[in-house]
Amino acid sequence: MKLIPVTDREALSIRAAEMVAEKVQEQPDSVLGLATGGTPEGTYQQLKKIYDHGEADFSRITTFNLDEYAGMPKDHPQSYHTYMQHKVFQPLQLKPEQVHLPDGSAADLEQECTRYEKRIAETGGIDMQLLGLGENGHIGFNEPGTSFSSRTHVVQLKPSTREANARYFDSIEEVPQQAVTMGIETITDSRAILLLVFGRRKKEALLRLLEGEVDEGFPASVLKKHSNVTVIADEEALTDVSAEVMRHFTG
Ligand SMILES: N[C@@H]1[C@@H](O)[C@H](O)[C@@H](COP(=O)(O)O)O[C@@H]1O
Repeated sequence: MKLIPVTDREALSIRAAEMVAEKVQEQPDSVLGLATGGTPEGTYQQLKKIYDHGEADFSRITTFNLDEYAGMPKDHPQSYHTYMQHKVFQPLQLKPEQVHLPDGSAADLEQECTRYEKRIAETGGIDMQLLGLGENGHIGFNEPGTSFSSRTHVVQLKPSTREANARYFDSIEEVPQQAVTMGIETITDSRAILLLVFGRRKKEALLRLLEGEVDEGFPASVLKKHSNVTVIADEEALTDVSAEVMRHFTG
């Protein structure tokens, strides 16, 4: 696990976008795993700038999203489908056949999980997976206690996760109870992982990731067993990380 400390959210977004653009430049048909939430928004804005300056060609990439709320119509304002259309697919002019999200509105969610896994396998797997970090250490919607060998599955969202995401809804009651998420092993099968962490809200989770044990009680800790993980974190998120731990992960 390699740590890249940056000053703030903007520097993180610029650096992350540069790394994604470099990957696509070196491999135009890259399969990218994409995240939602507040963390990657700046990265997507920077990718739009890179694209508008003609410095990257995204016409041959394939994308898979980590997760989607269940029991929500695709065009709901707070669905991840809507988030991705507005923040990534339209700005980068990606075609429908290039992009994939779990269908949280599917009648048979278990069948949808199987379909999603099959589709990922058909494309040869994910070359680079973008991740945010949940405050309780969740990655995607894999909550604490999720098996490290889990594949795409339906999850019951924990109250803390629903509360953390309620800021995007009019009320907590509107936040779905379930979601469809790539499993932890689906994520760790990616050939490269880019974990983005900024802000004071994530400092405890980042400290636990860097200094804690590998344990299913903290899903993100699985990343310490992966051979190609880069963590980009800003000063606020790194507040409590000791100089010794910084040296260990940046050396
Ligand atoms: N399902 C998403 C995750 O993919 C995201 O990484 C996490 C952090 O969100 P944010 O980036 O808004 O802090 O929360 C949500 O639960």
